[in-house]
Amino acid sequence: MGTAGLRVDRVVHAFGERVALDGVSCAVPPGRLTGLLGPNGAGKTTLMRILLGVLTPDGGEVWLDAQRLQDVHDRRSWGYMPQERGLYPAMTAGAQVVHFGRLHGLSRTEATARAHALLDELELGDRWEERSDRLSGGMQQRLQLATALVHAPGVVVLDEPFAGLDPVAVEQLSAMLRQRAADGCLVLFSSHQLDLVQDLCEDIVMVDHGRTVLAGSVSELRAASGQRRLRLHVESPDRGWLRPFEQPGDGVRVVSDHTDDLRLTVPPDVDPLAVLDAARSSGRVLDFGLELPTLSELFLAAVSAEPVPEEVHR
Ligand SMILES: Nc1ncnc2c1ncn2[C@@H]1O[C@H](COP(=O)(O)OP(=O)(O)OP(=O)(O)O)[C@@H](O)[C@H]1O
Repeated sequence: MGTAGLRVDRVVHAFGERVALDGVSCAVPPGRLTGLLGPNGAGKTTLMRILLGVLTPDGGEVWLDAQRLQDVHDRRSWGYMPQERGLYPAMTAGAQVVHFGRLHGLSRTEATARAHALLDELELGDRWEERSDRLSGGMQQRLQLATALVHAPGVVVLDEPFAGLDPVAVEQLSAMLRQRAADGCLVLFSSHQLDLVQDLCEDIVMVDHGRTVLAGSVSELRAASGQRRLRLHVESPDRGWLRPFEQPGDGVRVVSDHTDDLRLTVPPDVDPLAVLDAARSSGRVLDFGLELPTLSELFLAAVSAEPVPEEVHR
């Protein structure tokens, strides 16, 4: 098993009768930011807990480089940010990060230096002396991230790190994580907000009902789907020109049609420029654009292609 990174191989886990993971497989390579995506209850947290050794899988294996993770008990070089906040409310922001650094074996001097660097990077430098329960929700989230990163972990697992952050903080955090990944760190984060993260990570693993439904590079998955969306800003309400493209089954499909704003999905075998030409033949086209499908659309297409169990039981 020589492949670098984390590899999850057909992992199964049940809580009593409820199957949370039903043979999920995926890879987290070093050097790239990987998003573990899926709707509520898909199994993301359960998989992360298995990676961290908090839960033991009922079946399947997890590998880190050439080592089977079930045989590894030492994850001191890992960083984990759980979905629930785990800060000491009365402790100041700076002391908190230093404390976690000390827990991971850093000297006080080293922990303090790293805590200052991280809080500056997360734009919390001026909050060093502030009690953590006096910080806003988004600030507490960033502080929690600092506690997970203070020991410069080689593997970083973050459960819903973007939930509750404003768009600027989302972009800052993703840039920071991308940089960690580029420096050789393994970075895996989860999110149920598919479209929020589609521009943030390079690779995704999409799970649903405990199974992998889509995995790979975001740009390749979006381009390879063959589905494109054509947006047309047309002057005329006439749609007669569209009829020849609307074949039952695989034809052009109207996503929305609001007076002058028309959105269509264009299947791989239809030339979007032919659709545009037809629109122009019936009146002025004031604006147009061709877009790739969103991750939500890819997810919906992937899950509609396979039968989805209502409630998975053993
Ligand atoms: N401790 C537990 N006991 C029983 N069932 C559990 C437990 N933890 C999770 N589950 C169940 O396992 C399934 C997967 O849950 P999990 O928390 O892994 O999903 P998730 O993808 O992280 O969801 P979310 O986006 O809502 O956080 C759900 O059906 C959930 O009810």
